Parts: sequence; structure tokens; C-alpha cells
Amino acid sequence: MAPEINTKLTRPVLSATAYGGEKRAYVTFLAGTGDYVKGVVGLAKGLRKAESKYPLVVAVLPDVPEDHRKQLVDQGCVVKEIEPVYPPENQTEFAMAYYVINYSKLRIWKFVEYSKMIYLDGDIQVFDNIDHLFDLPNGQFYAVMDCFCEKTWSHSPQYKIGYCQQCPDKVTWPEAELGPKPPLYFNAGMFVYEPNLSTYHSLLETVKVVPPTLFAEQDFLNMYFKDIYKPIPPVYNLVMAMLWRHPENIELDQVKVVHYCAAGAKPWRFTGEEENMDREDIKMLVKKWWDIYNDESLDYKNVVIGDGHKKQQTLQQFIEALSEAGVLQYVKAPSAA
Ligand SMILES: O=c1ccn([C@@H]2O[C@H](COP(=O)(O)OP(=O)(O)O)[C@@H](O)[C@H]2O)c(=O)[nH]1
Ligand SMILES: OC[C@H]1O[C@H](O[C@@H]2[C@@H](O)[C@H](O)[C@@H](O)[C@H](O)[C@@H]2O)[C@H](O)[C@@H](O)[C@H]1O
Ligand SMILES: [Mn+2]
Repeated sequence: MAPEINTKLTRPVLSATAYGGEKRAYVTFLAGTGDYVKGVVGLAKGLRKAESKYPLVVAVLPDVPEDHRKQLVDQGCVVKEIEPVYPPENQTEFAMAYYVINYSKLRIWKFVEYSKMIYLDGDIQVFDNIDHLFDLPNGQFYAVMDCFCEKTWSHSPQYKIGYCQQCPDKVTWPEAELGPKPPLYFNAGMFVYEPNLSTYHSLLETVKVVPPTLFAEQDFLNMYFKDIYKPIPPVYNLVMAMLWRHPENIELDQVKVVHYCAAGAKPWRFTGEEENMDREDIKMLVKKWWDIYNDESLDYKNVVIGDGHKKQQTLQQFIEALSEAGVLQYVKAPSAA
């Protein structure tokens, strides 16, 4: 009962998404019947804790069950169903599901009711407000540089020669043998972009003719946006492996966004058994994720509005107070006239 009331009543509060006539939102992506919905619930609560001004849109594939969608709506998310995007035929039989899941992310370019969005993977948590990233100049694609040091990269020339863009001077790129240094490569778990229909159609047309590679839509987006990609600091998407591969590039207490993307790092499946998962910093970050996930005061229905130091009220209490004071009747009056 209570969530229903709140869903309606919070709408005016969320219209704070309008900024100089432009709408902004965070967006994530959910596929399947599994436990990724926990990641998205955690993310919605994390954004609330960080007092983000903008809502979280969840692009869901048709296979996401009704009760998972309801959990998201109950957490204040805007749920939008998208159609799957299929990879080119005959290339990917054994990994079909993987490619469909990842390529379907491309549908978020058609959310043109928003002029700017920040995409976040469902296995990301936001620990500090990052709303200021919406103010970055238009016309660029912003994301954090990836790291090439993990075994998942063993297929790449970078890995084979021990080259990583996180420490580009350690191994000099051998131009004579491998040609020009490759362009900077981002992790596609977090990025700032502008929805746009012509970009959307062009992405979908292009994906049909580009053979799928290991990192699916991430490789594809890197290729597509290479000319307008601008790196942002690693605090906006801490790829876990950075902690043991490039600790000199990371100040953990400054990190705003954590991406639980190493093998075994998903907090809702965490056992601590996989390689590196027994590290104290990892265990601490997993605990911080659970603290947010379990914090009932961050549930949408219990959302606290107003100044945190003054009297705190849930939305429902706030509405009741307004109604008692006659403010609600007053607001309604003009439309009745
Ligand atoms: O079964 C799945 C697999 C992936 N995802 C979504 O796709 C994103 C990318 O997958 P994942 O984060 O597992 O990849 P990684 O970052 O670990 O490479 C996830 O964060 C989810 O948002 C999902 O919803 N269901
Ligand atoms: O396949 C597509 C995925 O590729 C990405 O992850 C990779 C990459 O970042 C490597 O550096 C890691 O080593 C590897 O484990 C990890 O899967 C994104 O996090 C995810 O959102 C999604 O686009
Ligand atoms: Mn991820």
C-alpha cells in the first residue's frame, strides 16, 4: 500500500530532473530471471544515499519477471522494456546469450526523452554524488580507462607484451612490430552519453556488420566512439583489478563509484574464495555494498526528504502534513476552477 502512495507523490519531487529545460537520468540495464535484480536494487538505494537528483531508469529485456520489475518500481526506478539486440548470425552460437545481453545495451541510445544520461552496470555501486558529471560539455563520450592486466585480456596483443594504458611507460608500445599505439580503451560499465536517434540507428546498423569480439558491446562502443572518447578519472568507475594491478593510481578513500567486475566480486554472490577476493579492501567494499542494500531507511517508501539535520520526514508524513495544513487543497484549487 505505502509504496503505491509514494510512487505517485514523489513524481513532483523527481521532476527536478528538468534542468534548464533538459532532462537527465541515470540508466542501467537488466536481463534474465537471475539475481542481477539485487544489483540494480542496491544501485537505486546507493544513488538515493548519495542524494542524486536524477532518477534511475532500468532498461529491462522481456525476460525479466514481473516481480523483479515490481521490486524496481517500488524502489522508485523508471522501468522501460527494450527489445533484445542480436549479434550477426552464425558467428556466435555458443555464446549467443552473452552477446544478446551485452548488445541490448545499445537500445539506451533511443531514450531521447532524456538529453543526457549516465549509464551504470547493475554491478556498480555509487558511494558519492556524481551528478556533476552531467555538466560535462556535450559532444563527447566520457568513461574510465580499462586495465589490460587480467587474464581475461590474454587474447590481446596488449596483454601478450605486458602493455597497459594504466602505466603506459612501463612497456613501450612496439610501433615497428604492432603498428601505431591503439586508441585509449574504456570500461563500458559506466559512461556519460547523449541519447540520440540518429546515433541509435547508426549503432544498430553498424553492429550488424561488425563481427562480434570477446568484450562484445564494450569493444564495439570503443571502436564506434574512439574519436570522441574522453577519459575521466578512475574514481568514477573503480574496476576492481586496479586495486592489485595499479594501486599507485588509486586513492581508495576518494573513490565514488565501484564496479564489482572481477571474477567472484559480485556482492550478492560473494564467497571470498576466488583469486584476490580475500583481500581486505575487497571485503570492505563488498561489506559497504551490503550495508546499503540492507539499509531499510534507503528504501523508496521510507525516503527522507528535507534537510537531514532538521526534522526528518518520510514522504508520506510530509504529504499528510501538507494536507493537514490545507496546502494540498490549495494546490488543487486552480485546476478545479
Ligand atoms: O544475467 C545478466 C548479465 C548481465 N546483466 C547486466 O549486464 C551488465 C554487464 O554484465 P556484468 O556486469 O556481469 O559484466 P562485467 O562487468 O562483470 O564484465 C550487468 O551489470 C547487468 O546490468 C544482467 O542484467 N543479467
Ligand atoms: O563483455 C562486455 C563487458 O565488458 C566489461 O568488462 C570486462 C572488461 O572490463 C575487462 O577489463 C575485465 O578484465 C573483464 O573481466 C570484464 O568482463 C564491462 O565491465 C561490462 O559492462 C561489459 O561491457
Ligand atoms: Mn559490470
